[in-house]
Amino acid sequence: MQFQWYPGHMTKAKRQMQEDIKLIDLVIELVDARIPLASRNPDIDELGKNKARLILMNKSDLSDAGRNREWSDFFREKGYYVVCLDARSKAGMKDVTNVVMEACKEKIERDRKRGIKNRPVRAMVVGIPNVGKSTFINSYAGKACVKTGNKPGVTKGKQWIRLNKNVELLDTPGILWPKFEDQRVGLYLALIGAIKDEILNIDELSLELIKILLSDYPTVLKERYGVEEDAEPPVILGQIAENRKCISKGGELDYSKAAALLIDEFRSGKLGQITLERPKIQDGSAE
Ligand SMILES: Nc1nc2c(ncn2[C@@H]2O[C@H](COP(=O)(O)OP(=O)(O)OP(=O)(O)O)[C@@H](O)[C@H]2O)c(=O)[nH]1
Repeated sequence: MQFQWYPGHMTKAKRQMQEDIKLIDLVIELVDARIPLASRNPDIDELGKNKARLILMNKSDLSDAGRNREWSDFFREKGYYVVCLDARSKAGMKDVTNVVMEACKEKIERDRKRGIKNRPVRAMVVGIPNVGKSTFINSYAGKACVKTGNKPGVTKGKQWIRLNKNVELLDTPGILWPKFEDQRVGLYLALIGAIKDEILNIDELSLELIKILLSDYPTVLKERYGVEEDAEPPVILGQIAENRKCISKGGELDYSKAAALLIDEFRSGKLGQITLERPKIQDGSAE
């Protein structure tokens, strides 16, 4: 499957982020817990070097709890702080506060040794489109937080949200572009809905999803749609069309309708909590 990509405006976004990152101490990076590696751009490691790093595995209401643990260990081993999160329901938000404070302690201690007092730790949120950056900022900062005005000099043109006496958050998130190192990454991003559906072949995408489910979550399709679990993916798609009455005007089975239904039900969590990527297979390529 081929994916088209138009990185034109990304150069501008990256330049902006390079500027913003100079102002902060802590990078709060959101990834999608269903595809923790494919939903990050490893360039952030270079951009955010010498900064404290927190990875939030967001949308963990949709991902597999067992794999969340595996991925958390994977990232922690690499030196990141990690929290699993559902930014919409605010589950995990308390952990974020605790971890941010932990990261702050290190910074405050460093400042103290250098004789700098009362300088708040500054953080910014980064992540690929649609990963939940705005939802997170709204949930985390809440309405109670005071937005500080533009400050001359260092923070010119920037709005900071004061979270507490020690922490300020840049109110605009940095947008990272996903990195299409291989077609698999494109496939995963397409499956979670991070790429516009208009440029995708939904039929092909659904067959790829069926393959992944048959291999990693073998009972899911049978339980939801009553299909045969040992059939080939196109046959299974036909059975979904049949069982869900996806029929074209001419009275034939409508495979595209069934494909769209399957993808939609996967994205909205109706198939259960599913993680598409596995840390063991990916290990090594995450460097
Ligand atoms: N299920 C679920 N949905 C979430 C979660 N967090 C955000 N969403 C949804 O994901 C969609 C995208 O969220 P946004 O906060 O707009 O994402 P963003 O990263 O700011 O997106 P861009 O503005 O495109 O960069 C919205 O429909 C949110 O409601 C979560 O933890 N779980």
